Amino acid sequence: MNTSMKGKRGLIMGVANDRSIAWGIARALHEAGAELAFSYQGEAFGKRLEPLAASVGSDFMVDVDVTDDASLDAAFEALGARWPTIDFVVHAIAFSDKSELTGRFLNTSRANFKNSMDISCYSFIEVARRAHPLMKENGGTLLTLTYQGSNRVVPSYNVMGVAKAALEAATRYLANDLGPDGIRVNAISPGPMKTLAGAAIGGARKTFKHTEQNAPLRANATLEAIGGTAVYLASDAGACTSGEIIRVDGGYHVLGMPQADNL
Ligand SMILES: NC(=O)c1ccc[n+]([C@@H]2O[C@H](COP(=O)([O-])OP(=O)(O)OC[C@H]3O[C@@H](n4cnc5c(N)ncnc54)[C@H](O)[C@@H]3O)[C@@H](O)[C@H]2O)c1
Repeated sequence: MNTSMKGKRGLIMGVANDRSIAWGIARALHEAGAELAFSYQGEAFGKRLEPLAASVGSDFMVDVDVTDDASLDAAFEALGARWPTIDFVVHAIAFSDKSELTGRFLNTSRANFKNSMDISCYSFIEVARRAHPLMKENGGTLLTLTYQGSNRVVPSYNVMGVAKAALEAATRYLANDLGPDGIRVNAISPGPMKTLAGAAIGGARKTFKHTEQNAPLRANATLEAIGGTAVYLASDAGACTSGEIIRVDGGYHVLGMPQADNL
């Protein structure tokens, strides 16, 4: 099985700090030999990213707000100017107003619905369209991050569940559109992680503890395990996998009810 990423290069979007899922993926891709570029959202995140990027040998950072087409255009122009082709893009970006990540889904506002869908789902399509010209010669991999709140009700996940369901459907449609050019499109679905975005969801601590106590492996996901899955998907080892949602959740998704000890 060839999991080497030597000679492959690509863009990591969504590192906010060293707990970010995107950072776990970046580290694993770097260890496998990949060359990395990073995008960050605004100056403050840029400052935090700089030493992290340097630690994996990268000085290639671009400021991208995915709701701003011009910043996306500029980022992919810069990418194309530096590298004529790329092999992967990791899209680890999501947002919803924190005030709606608690309480009843019924109260979702139109404004937050639109914004959550735009940032957490539509942006992946915008990214894929811009990555396509840089990948179509040699093929490549597009990766996004989802969560099982897409197909099961997870209290407080609310509008993010709808956005993730749309993102998973977009993953399948993009996989079909881009497959003829050798571009694979997949999503990783980790269990709950202690990140900035994760902490915004109501009851995050309880959810973390609950999955740790009940998942078949009695463990939550780790950045290393998510990173390893990303390496599999981005490397030649994953050559025939596309349109897939791969769970990295200690097996939690197979449960019909909590473990007997925890009832
Ligand atoms: N933390 C979890 O429990 C968990 C579980 C499953 C899936 N995920 C998903 O993983 C992905 C990464 O999240 P994370 O948990 O690592 O949290 P994180 O807070 O570290 O990363 C979220 C990133 O999204 C970026 N972002 C938000 N709005 C943006 C915008 N308009 N333009 C550009 N970037 C923007 C932030 O800057 C940040 O870097 C998200 O898609 C999230 O839904 C998280």
